[in-house]
Amino acid sequence: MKITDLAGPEISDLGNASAIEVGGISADSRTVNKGDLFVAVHGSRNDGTAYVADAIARGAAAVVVGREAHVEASVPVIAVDEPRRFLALAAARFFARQPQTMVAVTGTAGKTSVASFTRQIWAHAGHAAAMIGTTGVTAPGREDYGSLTTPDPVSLHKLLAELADAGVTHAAMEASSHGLDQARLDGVRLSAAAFTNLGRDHMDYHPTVEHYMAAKMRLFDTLLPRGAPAVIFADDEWSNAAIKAAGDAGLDVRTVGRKGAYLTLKRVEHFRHKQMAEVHIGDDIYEVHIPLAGDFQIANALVAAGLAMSTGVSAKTAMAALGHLIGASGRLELVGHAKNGALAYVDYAHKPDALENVLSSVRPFTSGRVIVVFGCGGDRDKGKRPIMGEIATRLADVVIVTDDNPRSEVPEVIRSEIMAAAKGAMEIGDRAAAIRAGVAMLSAGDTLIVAGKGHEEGQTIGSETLPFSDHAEVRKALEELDL
Ligand SMILES: CC(=O)N[C@H]1[C@@H](OP(=O)(O)OP(=O)(O)OC[C@H]2O[C@@H](n3ccc(=O)[nH]c3=O)[C@H](O)[C@@H]2O)O[C@H](CO)[C@@H](O)[C@@H]1O[C@H](C)C(=O)N[C@@H](C)C(=O)N[C@H](CCC(=O)O)C(=O)O
Ligand SMILES: Nc1ncnc2c1ncn2[C@@H]1O[C@H](COP(=O)(O)OP(=O)(O)OP(=O)(O)O)[C@@H](O)[C@H]1O
Ligand SMILES: N[C@H](CCC[C@H](N)C(=O)O)C(=O)O
Ligand SMILES: [Mg+2]
Repeated sequence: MKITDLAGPEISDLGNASAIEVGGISADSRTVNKGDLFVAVHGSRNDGTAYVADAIARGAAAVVVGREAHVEASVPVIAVDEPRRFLALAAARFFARQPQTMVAVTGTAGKTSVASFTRQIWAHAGHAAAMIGTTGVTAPGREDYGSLTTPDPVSLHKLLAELADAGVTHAAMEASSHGLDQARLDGVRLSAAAFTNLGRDHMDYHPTVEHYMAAKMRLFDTLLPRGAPAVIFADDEWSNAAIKAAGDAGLDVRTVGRKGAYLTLKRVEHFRHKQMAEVHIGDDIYEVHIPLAGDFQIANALVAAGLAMSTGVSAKTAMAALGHLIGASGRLELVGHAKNGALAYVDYAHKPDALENVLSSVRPFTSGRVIVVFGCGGDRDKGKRPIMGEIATRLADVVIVTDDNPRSEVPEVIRSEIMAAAKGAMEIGDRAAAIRAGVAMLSAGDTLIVAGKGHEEGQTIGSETLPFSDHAEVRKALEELDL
């Protein structure tokens, strides 16, 4: 493809580069092939301009840099205002195809669940539908394990083209705050978008909570075309701010939840593994039996229904589909139970609000004790550690603090930062041993929550990732302890 076509109308000063044919596009010099366009982006650790020479040595036909960069190169150099945005738009033009109908969901918690539920509702309505997010890619005949929540633009658009070629017409994706801030999805054509909630997370990356919220709001104020539907969960502390941002951006605001006007939640009845929600839509009343535990899943189901209805699914079909939802892997997932009936769940709560939600969600159907096993990731927001320690001790009866991807940090130090605010908690570093201890305690009426890793299949210690699964460890302990 010619650079002029890749750059699009917004870049006019291409100079001697315009006629160059590029065979590919990359922001990582290590993956540059002969004839590629290399885009140097400023990262959190490295400045891409430092790798221009490496990219050229590997055969880059031209390079794109930020305007402030001073780069001497033997191939044409194009200066742009925002290299990351350029990368996203150029990747979209290069791969050129995406599923016709795409939606994105942002929020601190619930993105994976909403993306998964939206895919399931579309599938129920007869569409060839996909989801892209933390758990990977799910599409008809395709199941890939994930790495990033929002993939980098080059992988993303390559994937979208593959999905479109495979006949996928509908795709729901997660928009992480990192992804939005780094313009990873700026080239995606969105039909609708959604916001779930805002809580504490990623304070290692965002200087303030306002910066974090502003990153999330890029989805509404920059990415979604004017007039497009913005589905907003109405019952969160940050809902009004999201409603205002979407309204100011000229979007068609559709609120869902107890305070919602588009989908109004009137009543909820909890059962052990399911719940009934009464939902009012216009003049119609639906009684929906959602086969999942946890209040938060009702919120996620309503946001997903809002997205599906905003992309052409009828209210009746969407509400019927909610009766068949399957939870995303590792999101308050019932993994097993002891012979005495005590329940063992795996959940992905790895931030304060999520932990608070999941522990309060199981309380109504737990007649005995709530037992929680959890830890905090290394090289991630340190401030959340004592907060999660406090929440766990306040809401659970037994707390076991363990390791969760210590990465480059010293595991004992991470645990001690949690323990500092977790009075009476037990500390068992080895995650398998911690899970086993939690399972061994299960008496009739108890509920065990193993939180933090959800669908993950590894434990990262240092730079090594060892195979590890909370699901497998829970099952193994139940079996070996013959409970
Ligand atoms: C903090 C962060 O978001 N990092 C992502 C970011 O890397 P970075 O900005 O740190 O990149 P960098 O290492 O400073 O390098 C700058 C540039 O130089 C390039 N480079 C570097 C070395 C070299 O030899 N040659 C070269 O060209 C790099 O490819 C990069 O383009 O851009 C990279 C390429 O897209 C990502 O792989 C990387 O994700 C890392 C692995 C990561 O862990 N990200 C997490 C924090 C993340 O993004 N999480 C979110 C949210 C999860 C949630 O919601 O909880 C997600 O969407 O997954
Ligand atoms: N709507 C919600 N409100 C509060 N907590 C929630 C909500 N949905 C999910 N959670 C909690 O957050 C955990 C992660 O859920 P999910 O994977 O759907 O969110 P996410 O936004 O994709 O998270 P991540 O950013 O880590 O990928 C769940 O296991 C549950 O503990
Ligand atoms: N996407 C999140 C996942 C965290 C999951 C938890 N198990 C941890 O390692 O902290 C992150 O990279 O911050
Ligand atoms: Mg996710």
